[in-house]
Amino acid sequence: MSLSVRDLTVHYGSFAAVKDARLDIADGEVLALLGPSGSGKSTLLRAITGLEPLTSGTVRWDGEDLSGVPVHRREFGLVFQDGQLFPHQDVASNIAFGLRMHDVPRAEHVERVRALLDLVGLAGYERRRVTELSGGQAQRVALARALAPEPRLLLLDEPLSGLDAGLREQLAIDLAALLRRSKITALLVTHDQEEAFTLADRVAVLDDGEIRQEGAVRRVWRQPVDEDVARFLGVTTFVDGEASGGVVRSALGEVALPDVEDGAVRLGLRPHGLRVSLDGVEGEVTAVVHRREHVRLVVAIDGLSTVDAVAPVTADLRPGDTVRLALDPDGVALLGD
Ligand SMILES: Nc1ncnc2c1ncn2[C@@H]1O[C@H](COP(=O)(O)OP(=O)(O)OP(=O)(O)O)[C@@H](O)[C@H]1O
Repeated sequence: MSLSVRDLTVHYGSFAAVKDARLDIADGEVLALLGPSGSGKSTLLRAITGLEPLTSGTVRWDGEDLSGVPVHRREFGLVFQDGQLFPHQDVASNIAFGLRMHDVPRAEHVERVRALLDLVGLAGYERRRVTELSGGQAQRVALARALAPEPRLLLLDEPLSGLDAGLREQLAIDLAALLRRSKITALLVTHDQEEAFTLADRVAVLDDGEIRQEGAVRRVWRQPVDEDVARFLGVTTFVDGEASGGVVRSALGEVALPDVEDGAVRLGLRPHGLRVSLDGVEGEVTAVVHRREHVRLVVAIDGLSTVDAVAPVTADLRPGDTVRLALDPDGVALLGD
């Protein structure tokens, strides 16, 4: 039970929106397509579903070429940004639509709808009108409808991006638990790193129609292949270093990194990779921004222009103050393969 995509290219006129994409999703695995706006994520997802014609390449399920198989026969479930529910039907009828489309006997509908509502955390919502649901509830119903016919692959295109931040975070956590519990094979499109990392086992980073890196979530996060991918994944400062015995020495100090091989390395630092501390390299604060969980700083360091760093929310720092910064391995990525 697996999806395999090879050399998939989609042109709009002479413009190549997706170029030679190669992807595999194994049984029960969740893969996130992560990339900036316009990078080709939705086009690739639509091409896999059969909604977008391929210019070249293949989409296979368990080895079977799907090129002649129409969208509704692929046994894929789809969830889009705005759930696209039927506004004149209640919650149960919206979910049962998926069952009717797949010839599930009517006698089984009530029980199946109940089980699906349970699964998405909306037990008892059968008779609610969909126009009376909150955005988050509506997306849960859309998810239940997509899951109703037990699709072999679930495709989610920015399923949470229409929701406000707090709800989005909660629903991402719920959705991750649901996907794991039901062992669903899924492809998720998102431009939000946090969401990709919460939900997926593996990520494929797309830029300009090309898959730039693909791998286990933790690996891609800790070891981006190049500076472009690293920047997209939140790295703001780069510094060269020398590794020896699991410790990297750089102009910004020392940091212990597991599995680092001896020799020259390039580090990519996210803002929390540099923290205000009692000792470390000295610099002058040039900007201070208060965030929910920390204070973000821009610090000028002699010979290194400026770097981003963080301080605790309780730190009373102002532009012009002198601080010392130490590397925090949690915010340090190692560039290259
Ligand atoms: N129907 C179309 N005709 C022509 N160009 C298109 C069409 N659909 C998408 N494109 C172009 O293809 C490129 C990829 O678009 P796509 O929607 O796949 O990107 P995306 O990564 O999903 O972006 P977003 O996150 O903004 O939805 C963009 O440059 C877009 O303008």
